[in-house]
Amino acid sequence: MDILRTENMTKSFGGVVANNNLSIGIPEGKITALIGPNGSGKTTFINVVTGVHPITSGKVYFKDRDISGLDVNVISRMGIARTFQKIRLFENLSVIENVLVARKPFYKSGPISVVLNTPKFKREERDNREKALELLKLVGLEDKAYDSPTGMAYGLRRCLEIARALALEPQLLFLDEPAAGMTRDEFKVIMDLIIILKERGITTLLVEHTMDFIKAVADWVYVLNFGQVIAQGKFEEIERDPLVLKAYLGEE
Ligand SMILES: Nc1ncnc2c1ncn2[C@@H]1O[C@H](COP(=O)(O)OP(=O)(O)OP(=O)(O)O)[C@@H](O)[C@H]1O
Repeated sequence: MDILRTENMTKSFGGVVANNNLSIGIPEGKITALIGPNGSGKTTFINVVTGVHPITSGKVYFKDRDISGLDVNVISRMGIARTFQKIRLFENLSVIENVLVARKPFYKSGPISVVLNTPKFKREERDNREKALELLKLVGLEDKAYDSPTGMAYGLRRCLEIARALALEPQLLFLDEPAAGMTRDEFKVIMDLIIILKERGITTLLVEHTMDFIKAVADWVYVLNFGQVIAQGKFEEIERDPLVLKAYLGEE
């Protein structure tokens, strides 16, 4: 079953059709990769389905519910989380606080409980801290929990961004170029993490340029060019596809 699917989804920016009539299904519990040359519409796909950009036409369904045009916060609360190509962290907060802030939608205590520091609020705080530490452990940042993210290695900052996305307890996770700028070792951490997430039942859509990474983790690959799907299949199938080779080589 597809956890998310788009039907003839189109997104235009003025005269630029960034996503052109896309009908894409993301199978539940699997790792799907979305690849394609620069400017082929991958990030736009994530931005439209997560509600960052309004859809121009077509539909987006999450677990068979039409979510096209819903607000970004509503969509994230439904169980869809994402990371950004450009890492977004709160530099004035510690690593663990960055994760705790992302758990805000789960806090049930009202402002009075917070001010009075009631037992209910204290319990909630403790539970959220435990959860945040568990996530930091998962991404290999447990021993940096009380450090500042500023100045941390790029790969570690990216791991923190993923922990922040996981703090939303998503069923579907969009990772936009998670391996960009990473060393080989850092990238191995992310690769292992994605596989652990799959074992935990989280569906991932991965936008990535590193082909070794895609080959190692993706169950299914969609290839975009000029906003359209030009091929789909297992990595071994699409890597030999003449249309894909042509798109990447930029031949006429
Ligand atoms: N906010 C925007 N305003 C105008 N045009 C945009 C906007 N976002 C994307 N585009 C255009 O839409 C097209 C697709 O861009 P998009 O960023 O989705 O591609 P991409 O495949 O993610 O590229 P890359 O691999 O370089 O990140 C490009 O022509 C881009 O210039």
